[in-house]
Amino acid sequence: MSTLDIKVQRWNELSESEQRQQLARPQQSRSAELKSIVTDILSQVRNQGDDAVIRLTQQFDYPAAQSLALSSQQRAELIEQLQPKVKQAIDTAYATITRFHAAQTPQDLMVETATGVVCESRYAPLKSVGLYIPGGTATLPSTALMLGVPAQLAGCSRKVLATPPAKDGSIPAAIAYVAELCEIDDIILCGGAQAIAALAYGTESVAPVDKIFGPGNAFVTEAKLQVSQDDSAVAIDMPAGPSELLVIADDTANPAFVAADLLSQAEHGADSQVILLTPSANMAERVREQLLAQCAQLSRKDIAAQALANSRLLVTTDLMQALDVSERYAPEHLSLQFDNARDALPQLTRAGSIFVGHYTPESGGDYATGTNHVLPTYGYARNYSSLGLTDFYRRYTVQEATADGLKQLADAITTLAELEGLDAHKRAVTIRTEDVQ
Ligand SMILES: NC(=O)c1ccc[n+]([C@@H]2O[C@H](COP(=O)([O-])OP(=O)(O)OC[C@H]3O[C@@H](n4cnc5c(N)ncnc54)[C@H](O)[C@@H]3O)[C@@H](O)[C@H]2O)c1
Ligand SMILES: N[C@H](CO)Cc1c[nH]c[nH+]1
Ligand SMILES: [Zn+2]
Repeated sequence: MSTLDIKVQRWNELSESEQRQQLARPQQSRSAELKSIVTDILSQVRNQGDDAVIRLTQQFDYPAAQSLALSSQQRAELIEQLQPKVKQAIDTAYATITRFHAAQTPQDLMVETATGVVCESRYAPLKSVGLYIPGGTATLPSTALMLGVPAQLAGCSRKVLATPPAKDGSIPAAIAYVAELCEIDDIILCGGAQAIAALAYGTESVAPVDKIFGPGNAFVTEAKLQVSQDDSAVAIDMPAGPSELLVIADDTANPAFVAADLLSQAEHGADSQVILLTPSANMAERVREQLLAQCAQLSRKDIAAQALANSRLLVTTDLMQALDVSERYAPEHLSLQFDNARDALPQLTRAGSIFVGHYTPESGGDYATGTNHVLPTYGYARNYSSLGLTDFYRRYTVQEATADGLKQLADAITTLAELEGLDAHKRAVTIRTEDVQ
């Protein structure tokens, strides 16, 4: 770890282009090569169905793969193996996540917009959803909870979970247990772009879904973006890629806590990015020392060290400037480690999820505070929402007018139709109002 070189830099001493560079995400996103690899995988699955998915699973994940589905007997056998302590932890997380998401149940509404005219906003659960659970470098049963719980609460009638098998074909018992708790209908053992293609287009053994949810690596994210733009008419939740954490800390923070949090996201993958913004040069130096010391103790120290190479320790003039820089970066996770941190919330609206105060570690939200850990990355916290219950519904509208109600609006509608030169639009109104006494 002695070779790990993390520099502390002063924000105000950087030129504009250096500042931009500091806030750039690691080279991961839509390179031409990545796009073409994914396009090729999607077309293989579209043309050859299960055969292509199995072949690609053999290539990337499980060399002896022969089929995609996990049978209900295999699911039950896996659940049998689950350790009681793990089952208990999952039950606790299932309860908190359920509590927070159930409170988000959307309400239909009806408004009389003019006398005799009512408009409604209604919600219907999506009929079939695909839930992608990453399984490349770490298996993530917690992500199965984050997707399974809202899909279950919304009442989506078909829920398909896709996750890549390990080299020996296995998946964690914990994922099977979460699938059971959340009433997942089918588990398919495949990952990457081929899993996204199977969910979007369907194969002999997987019927296509209406919307695909879940985070993943660059192949998964690119595949989601491509299928959402082609003619498959499948929707996606958001671009949720490599993990990011931005911590804002002042001298009231504990540098060991800050470093532990930064490392908790750095260990996700070499392409994760973690950033510290602090008005205190002394705090930046102490966090740097802690990062070196704590990183060396991690089982995934090599991965975390690679991520730290994309990481930044930036000294700002004051806390206000740190808040401004965070708004510019729009992190997936934002941790506020300074006293009275709650007071800063009104100025911070561009983050996937915010962790307030010294005793709210980011990993709490990853597992069990109750919030959803599927969050926009790559700066999409500027315009994408964090995953919630309403993402598992479609909102649509209804309107109904009485004969008198239509008469009330007839002038407005016919005038606007004339303005747009659309005679048939106008006639659809006048043909009715001319009959009204
Ligand atoms: N933003 C969020 O909400 C959130 C939540 C959890 C995890 N994550 C992120 O999800 C990611 C998970 O990534 P992962 O790799 O561990 O698992 P993954 O399941 O996303 O990817 C594994 C798959 O990638 C495919 N793949 C690997 N190498 C390939 C290649 N050379 N060509 C084509 N396909 C290839 C394989 O099909 C494999 O099944 C991490 O970056 C983690 O930070 C994000
Ligand atoms: N931090 C990840 C979201 O970016 C989610 C996760 C799953 N397990 C642990 N962490
Ligand atoms: Zn995490």
